[in-house]
Amino acid sequence: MWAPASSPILVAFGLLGLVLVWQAGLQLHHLWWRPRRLEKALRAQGLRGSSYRFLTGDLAEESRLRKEAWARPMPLRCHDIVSRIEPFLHDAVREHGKPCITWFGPTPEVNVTEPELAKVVMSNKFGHFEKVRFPELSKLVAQGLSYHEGEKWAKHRRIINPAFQVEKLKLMLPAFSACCEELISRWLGAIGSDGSYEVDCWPELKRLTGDVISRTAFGSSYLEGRKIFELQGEQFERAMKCIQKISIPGYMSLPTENNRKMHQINKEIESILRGIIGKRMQATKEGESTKDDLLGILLESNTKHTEENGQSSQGLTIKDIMEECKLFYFAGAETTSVLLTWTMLLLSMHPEWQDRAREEILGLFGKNKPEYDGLSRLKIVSILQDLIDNTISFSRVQVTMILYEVLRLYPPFVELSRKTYKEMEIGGVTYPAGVTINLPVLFIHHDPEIWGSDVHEFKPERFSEGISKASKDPGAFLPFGWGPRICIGQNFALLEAKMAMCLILQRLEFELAPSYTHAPHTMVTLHPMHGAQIKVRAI
Ligand code: HEM
Repeated sequence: MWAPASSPILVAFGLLGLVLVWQAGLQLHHLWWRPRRLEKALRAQGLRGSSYRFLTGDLAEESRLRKEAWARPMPLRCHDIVSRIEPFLHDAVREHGKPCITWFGPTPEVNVTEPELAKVVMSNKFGHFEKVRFPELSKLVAQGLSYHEGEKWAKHRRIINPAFQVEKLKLMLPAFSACCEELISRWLGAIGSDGSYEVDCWPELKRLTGDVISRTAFGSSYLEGRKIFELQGEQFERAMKCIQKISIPGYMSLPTENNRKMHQINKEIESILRGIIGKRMQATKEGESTKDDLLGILLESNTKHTEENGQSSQGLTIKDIMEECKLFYFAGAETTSVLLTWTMLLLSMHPEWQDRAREEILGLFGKNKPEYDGLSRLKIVSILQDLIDNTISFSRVQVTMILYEVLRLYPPFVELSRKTYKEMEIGGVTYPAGVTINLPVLFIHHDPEIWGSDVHEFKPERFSEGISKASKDPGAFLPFGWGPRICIGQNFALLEAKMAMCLILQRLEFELAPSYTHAPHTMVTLHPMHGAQIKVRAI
């Protein structure tokens, strides 16, 4: 008598079975047939590389090689870091030639190491490529960072562009110098009876670059901005703890303690931002808004855009503006602190360049006291403005050359990537949809065929005639990317780095501390694995 009652159950089981078979089919397609099909299509056109290994691709081997390489420190002053940072790719390129195929799990990656081809890939606006920018990480850390594609990205970029124009950035010089002075005073105050202070400058410089964004983005709401930076730092640490697990579908929604805390932090960040933006919009209504910080300029540009187009939909929403503000910290603070950290380390390793840069700066600014009075302060700012203008036209200023050489040897992002979303041809190869094109910036920056046999040496003078003449290929210098999605903050970063180095070199000399171990590694950005310990002395 159980048969009629059980038939709905049987139907349910049948349906469940069908769903499971369908899901298994999808997975099999995603993890086996698709990668095999893509591999066949690429190999048929003469591309070589590693063969697909079920599920993990090259990830396990890559991680094993990296672990081995990172277990050993490098000799001091050795900048030949490619085989340490990307050991798997290094071996793959040697074995299979350029460009070669590797596997990020079930996704094939074609590593394009020729600058010309890399530029073709990056020049494409959004006709053929999706941008692959740590999507999992952004899900985790920022929960809503503006990593948009297509038209939405173009609209955001149109509106935030004015905030990064050189004319506007010049207004931010006092904020830059105030933050640098705070750092230098702290270091000077910590100098002990032996006349020196040993400091791990990386966390210090991270704080500096975070402070710079807080001041330049939020002006008088600077202290609230600082709180956002601290919260984002905690968010980032938590994200890094579970980065391996986030490929599990739905993992982010699980009520783990870490997930709950991250959600709470995100809410706190958004509530502070909403407060700052709300206050500012109110002030604008009352006619008292400031237009010399990033938020002010962004709001002004947003209003203008909305009015010009006569439709409010053309502007950004408060949520969009909040995302942009979060992105400034995420994209701007870590990267610039890494640039400054390597600059401090490289000038410690190569003191002759430290002396040359200091000589130049003292020649330009003299030995001004830390508390500049009005006049000398003006002088410093105006000379710095000349420096900036020169930077834009690639001047021969030593500090500029040094910063470029640091960015060449230790680019904060060692690779950039794009993904084809439809079939397309680059450099005579037809790529099917679903292939990642990896642009290994570090490889390009360390290629002896492009930069010469002294490629691994710290030689800022190679930039003495500007970027385009520094190598055989004028497009081989890519720390900020290229094309329409080039870093929006590159002038901001160079200006800030220049200001910081000028003020530091004026007042301090520095050398490597005995505890420093030369061990570059990557955790999103390229930075020193065991800190950046230096000894500073007052001049
Ligand atoms: C040394 C410092 C910096 C380096 C090396 C750097 C590098 C980069 C790179 C490589 C990209 C991606 C390009 C691509 O995928 O094609 C990028 C994008 C971006 N950067 Fe920077 N960056 C730095 C500083 C900054 C600063 C200070 C800010 C802002 C305050 C900033 C804001 C951005 C934004 C908003 C994007 C996204 C642009 C878009 O997709 O339209 N960056 N940066």
